[in-house]
Amino acid sequence: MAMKSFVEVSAESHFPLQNLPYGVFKPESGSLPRPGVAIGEFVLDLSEISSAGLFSGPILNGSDCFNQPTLNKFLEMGRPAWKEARATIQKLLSESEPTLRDNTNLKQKALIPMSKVEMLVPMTIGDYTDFFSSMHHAKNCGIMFRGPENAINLNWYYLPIAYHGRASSVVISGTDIVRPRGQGPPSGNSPPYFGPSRKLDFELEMAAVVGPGNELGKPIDVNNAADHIFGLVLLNDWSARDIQGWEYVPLGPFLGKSFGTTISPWIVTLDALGPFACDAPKQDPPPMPYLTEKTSNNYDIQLEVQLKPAGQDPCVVTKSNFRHLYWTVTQQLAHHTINGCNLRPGDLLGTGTISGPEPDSLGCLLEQTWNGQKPLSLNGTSRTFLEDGDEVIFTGVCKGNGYNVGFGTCSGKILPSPQ
Ligand SMILES: O=C(O)/C=C/C(=O)CC(=O)CC(=O)O
Ligand SMILES: [Ca+2]
Ligand SMILES: [Mg+2]
Repeated sequence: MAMKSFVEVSAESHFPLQNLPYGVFKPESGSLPRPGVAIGEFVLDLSEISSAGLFSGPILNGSDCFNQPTLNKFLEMGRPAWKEARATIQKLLSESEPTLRDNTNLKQKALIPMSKVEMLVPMTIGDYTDFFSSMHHAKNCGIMFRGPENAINLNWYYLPIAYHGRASSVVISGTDIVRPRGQGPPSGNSPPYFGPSRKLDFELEMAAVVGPGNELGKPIDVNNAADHIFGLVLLNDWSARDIQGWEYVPLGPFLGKSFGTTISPWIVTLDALGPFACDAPKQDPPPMPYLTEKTSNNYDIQLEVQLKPAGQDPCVVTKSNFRHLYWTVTQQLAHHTINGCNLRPGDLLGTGTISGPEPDSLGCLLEQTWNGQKPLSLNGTSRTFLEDGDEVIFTGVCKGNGYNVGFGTCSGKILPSPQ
C-alpha cells in the first residue's frame, strides 16, 4: 500500500507519512513548548490534535501526554501507546481521511510550517551514556594510541564499552558550541598547557532515546530491550582531543566531552525504522548469554557529515552507515542494566562514533587526519581539527522504495573561546 498524505511531501523529504518522527517545538517565541510530529515541511501540533479529541484509542483517549512541554510522559507509556499514536496520526494525515483534511479551522491551528517553529530538546534527559560500539572506530583509535598489536583491548569484544556522559550540556541542533578551554598534554620538555582546545573534533554518532525504564535492581532482558527504546536521533559528541588525551587515564573522558553534545530534533521511532532493519555484524567471540539476542539487528541508515568553514560552501567529509555498529543498541541497553542500574524515560544512549571500513567513512577528524598528522583538504582549504566559525552538519536517511525515512540534520557552529 502506497501511503500518501494530503499534506504535500516532496520525493526527497525526510518526513513522509511512513516516518512521523516526534519532537518538541514552540510555534512562536512566546508560546509554550509542545510535542509535534514532522510531516513534509510542516509540524503537526499534537497538543491541538489531542485537545480536539482526535486521539480516541483506548490508551490515549483522555491522556494529557501531548499537553506536556516534553515527551517524557509519552515515552514512559511504552510501545502499545506509541503504536496507537502512530496509527491515529498516520490515519489523520492520510489523503483519504477527511477528519483533519476538511477541517480548515483545525488544520490552520495544527499544521505549522517547519520554517516558523523553534525546535527544543524533546525530552528531559536524566542521564546520558556514550558507548564505543564501532569496531572500526575502536581499532583506529587503538592503533593510534597503543599500536597495531594492542589496538583493541580484550574487554571490547566481550562487552559494549561506555562512559557516563553529561546530560546537562546536551543541546539541540543549531546551538552554537563554544570552544572549550582546558589542559592539554605536555609535549617534549614543556609542561601541560592551559587554553582554548587545539584539537576540537566532532564524533558522528546516533543515540537511542529510552522509553519505559526499569526498577533499580531489575535488569532488562536483551530480548525485551527494543520495547524500552522509543527511537533514534543523530548525535554529535563534540570532543576536545587534547583535553581528553591528558585527562582520560585512568577514569575516562571528562571535560574533553562534557562541554557540549548536539542532538537532532526529530526522534525517528523504531516502528518507522522497522523496514530498514538489517543483520548486525557476526560477533566473534559469541557474546555471553545475557548479551545473546534471538535476532541481532542494526538499521540501514546512511549517514553523512559536512564541514562548512565560515563563509564557504559545505564539503562532505564522511559517509558512513549505522549498520556498521558491532554492538547493537539493544545489547547496549541490556548491558547498561545488567548490574541492576535503572534507566529512566528520556535517558540518552549514544552509540559511539560510527566509523565504517572505508577511508571515507571515518566518523571523526581524529581518525580522518590521523590525530592531525594528515590534513584533510576541503575545496581550497584544509583542516586537521575544527577552527572557529566551522559548522558541522550531520544527516541521516533510510532510502525506501520511492520514499525516505530521514532524521533531518544535526548541526552546530564553533564559536571562539571566551578571552
Ligand atoms: O582507545 C582509546 O584509548 C581512545 C579512544 C578515543 O579517544 C575515542 C573516543 O573519544 C571515545 C568516543 O568515541 O567517545
Ligand atoms: Ca563518543
Ligand atoms: Mg560530547
